[in-house]
Amino acid sequence: MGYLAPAGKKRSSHVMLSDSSLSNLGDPTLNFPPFAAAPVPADSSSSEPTQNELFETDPPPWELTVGEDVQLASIVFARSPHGPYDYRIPDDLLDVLRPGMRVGVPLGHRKKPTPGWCVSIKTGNAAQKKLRDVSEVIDDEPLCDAALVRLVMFIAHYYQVPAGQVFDTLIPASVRDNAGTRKTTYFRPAPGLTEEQIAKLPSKQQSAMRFLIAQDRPMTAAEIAIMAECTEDPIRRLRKKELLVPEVRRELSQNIRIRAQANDGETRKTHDLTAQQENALSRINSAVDSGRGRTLLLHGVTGSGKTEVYIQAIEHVVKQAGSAIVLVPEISLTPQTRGRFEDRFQNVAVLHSQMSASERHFHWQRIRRGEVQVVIGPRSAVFAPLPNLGLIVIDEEHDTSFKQDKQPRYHARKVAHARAMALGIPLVLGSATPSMEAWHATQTGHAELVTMSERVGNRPMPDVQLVDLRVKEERGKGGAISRPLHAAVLETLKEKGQAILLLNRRGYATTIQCPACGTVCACPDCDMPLTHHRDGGKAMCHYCDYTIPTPPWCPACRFDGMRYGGLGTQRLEMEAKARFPDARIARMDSDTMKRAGSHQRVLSEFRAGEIDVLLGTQMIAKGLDFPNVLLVGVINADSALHFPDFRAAERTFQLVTQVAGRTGRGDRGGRVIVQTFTPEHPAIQAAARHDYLKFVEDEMVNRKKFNYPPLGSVARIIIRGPLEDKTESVADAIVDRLEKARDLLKAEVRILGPAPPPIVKISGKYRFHLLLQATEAAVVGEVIRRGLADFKVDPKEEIEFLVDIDPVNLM
Ligand SMILES: Nc1ncnc2c1ncn2[C@@H]1O[C@H](COP(=O)(O)OP(=O)(O)OP(=O)(O)O)[C@@H](O)[C@H]1O
Ligand SMILES: [Zn+2]
Repeated sequence: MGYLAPAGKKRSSHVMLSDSSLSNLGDPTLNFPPFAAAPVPADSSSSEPTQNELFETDPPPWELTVGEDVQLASIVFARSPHGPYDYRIPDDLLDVLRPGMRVGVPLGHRKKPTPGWCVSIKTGNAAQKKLRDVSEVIDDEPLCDAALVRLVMFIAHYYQVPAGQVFDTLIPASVRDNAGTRKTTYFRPAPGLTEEQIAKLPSKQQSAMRFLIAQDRPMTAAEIAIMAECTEDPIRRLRKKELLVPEVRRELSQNIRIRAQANDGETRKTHDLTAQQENALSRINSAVDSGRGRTLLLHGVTGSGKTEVYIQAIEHVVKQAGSAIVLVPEISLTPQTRGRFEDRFQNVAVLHSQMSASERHFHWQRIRRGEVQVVIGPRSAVFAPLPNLGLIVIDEEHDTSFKQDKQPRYHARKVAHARAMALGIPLVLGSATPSMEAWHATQTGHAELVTMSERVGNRPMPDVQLVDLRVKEERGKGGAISRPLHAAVLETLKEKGQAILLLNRRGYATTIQCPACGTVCACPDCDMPLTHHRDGGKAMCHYCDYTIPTPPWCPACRFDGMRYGGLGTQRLEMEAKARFPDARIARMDSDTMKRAGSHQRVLSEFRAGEIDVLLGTQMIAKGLDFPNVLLVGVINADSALHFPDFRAAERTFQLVTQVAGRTGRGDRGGRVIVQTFTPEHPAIQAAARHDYLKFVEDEMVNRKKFNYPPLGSVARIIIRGPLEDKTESVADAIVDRLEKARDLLKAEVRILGPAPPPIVKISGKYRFHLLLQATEAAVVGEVIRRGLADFKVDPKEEIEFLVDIDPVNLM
């Protein structure tokens, strides 16, 4: 395998193959001292001043009262320096400040208080340290309860990111900024106000006051003015005399729109569960009732009715006044998924990326007040502040979108696991194609396996036919659609069925090449070939969005007649339209789905039978449940197979199995045609036979050879900078430090690299990466923590390094 060759450098490496296995789901306990190891700011190359340097050296006056115990708050910051630093809590804030609130504190020589998060409060001796006071408390209520504060500290430690940044991820910006709300001042009559006092007031003031008293509720100045038919001036005067008591409330602005959520027209009913569903449900329910933190893997084949099981399990939780989180991949947050939950629960909050800041804030507040029973959303919904959380479900748990690809690079499964175990509630992972990590957990006692091997309604799994694209008679006369697939589409159309065609690449052509001199149009910033998009004749970089008009002639030799190679969904659409002129064809990929609501519209049309052939990228591969789909065609099953990534086979198996599962979901059966250049590949063979167990068995052997996850743990460090040689020498320096740390710790960790990753340049920055590997995640983590503890890069060189624990993307 060796996708990351040690780059021609001789590096000592301790390869360790051991039988002891490790659950990548991690340590179920969160019992570590919150600050045992202050997290290394993984992406900051600037130096961190120590607490002493940051503070003035003159002892503050109160320090002279030697030895007194005081209350101290530990504060962390999203920006460097990240803390935690201790501050004294002044007496007037003692009853106010709690962990999970934001504060303003003096930091260094900054004039204004710096905002930070309070993570803990403790009793300390103020005299020993030069401590300054918390200047202000920003929030009225903690934005995170104690359990969420602990979760933040866990994420900060495990993923090696500053806790302040984790808080900022956990609490959406819209909540921090109070989006869609405004402060309004209400007035009440001063307590103890007598009739005598009122009678002495000037008449305008008097009538204003009487109206307010008669209403018997706090009112704004504007309201009083309207009712008492006066200006606001008398009210101002009353306030000055302190006969009115102001009260500031934060309220939702009146005219923000909280959009109603539409479904796609599926007609719903509850179902009598199949025996396998019953069994799965009772296993989950008894986990809920056990009151312990447990992980269950629900391995249910496509169409086995997993959603119905989740719904009934959540109903069980809700009956006991609990609530639940359901995480789904962003693209399967379809109207259908929402609709199924919204129909069965009174209060569902659907969190998705197209929400406005005010909507996000509105839902967050509802959730925190306990008004919501079920939260559905993509990975960030794992942080939803439900007060009585009783169950977390991750649907399609194998999906890579559960890992965040920017700092903090957390995996929602890991975070959900930590949260569930800390609360003593079950975590249910559901998939037809479980990740190797989840599967391994069932084999090592970290998760309980629940299997649903059959589809509902005794429906058979669809037949899968492999088309060998190496054989000319099969392939047909050029184009993307082979002879057998062409015939099958025609047959499907004749039977008034629908077809889905999967091609996992958007655009028209994936290379633009000069046939005369061989030049390939590439992105100047990323060095990757540009993709030709027919709409508007654009050549685009899919890594950085660099876009130019597609050159009509070769930029190098001026030859007129650039060739378009490689196939994208736009070209497939053209071909399909030409071959099936009578069919109604729609394309679904991130180019056509840019506008809000387009996803829903296409899916409703497809459900209504107004579209015959739906083609697109992996967006159409997941979760869709349309009974009239009689045919699924996979245009090129190998597209992800030869990626330099140890998960390439797993991804291929998952994609083919998932898309194949979109058919045969009604009474009319269904079939699948998979076009491939390597029909003998074990992943494709296993997918064709719907044989997950065979796939994991084979794949586990491959992982074992190199101790790749889930048998071992991997971390990746990316170093990027504007100059190639400088960047590489920083990478070398990092490796040296890691090796020293490893030897010091006597840790058995393999360090590979530095090497240029498959994408050597992104947005004008050169990249190098290195991998660390060991059997235990904790060991890898500690080597990095130690190795990079005080590592600094000259800020002038603009070189960054970032740590990615349990990476899912190795490009
Ligand atoms: N007990 C049942 N009897 C009849 N139909 C059912 C039953 N349970 C679920 N269904 C229906 O079966 C279909 C498939 O269910 P669902 O979409 O939950 O499958 P799934 O396991 O999530 O599949 P996939 O992994 O392919 O998304 C749905 O239309 C659902 O309404
Ligand atoms: Zn680019």
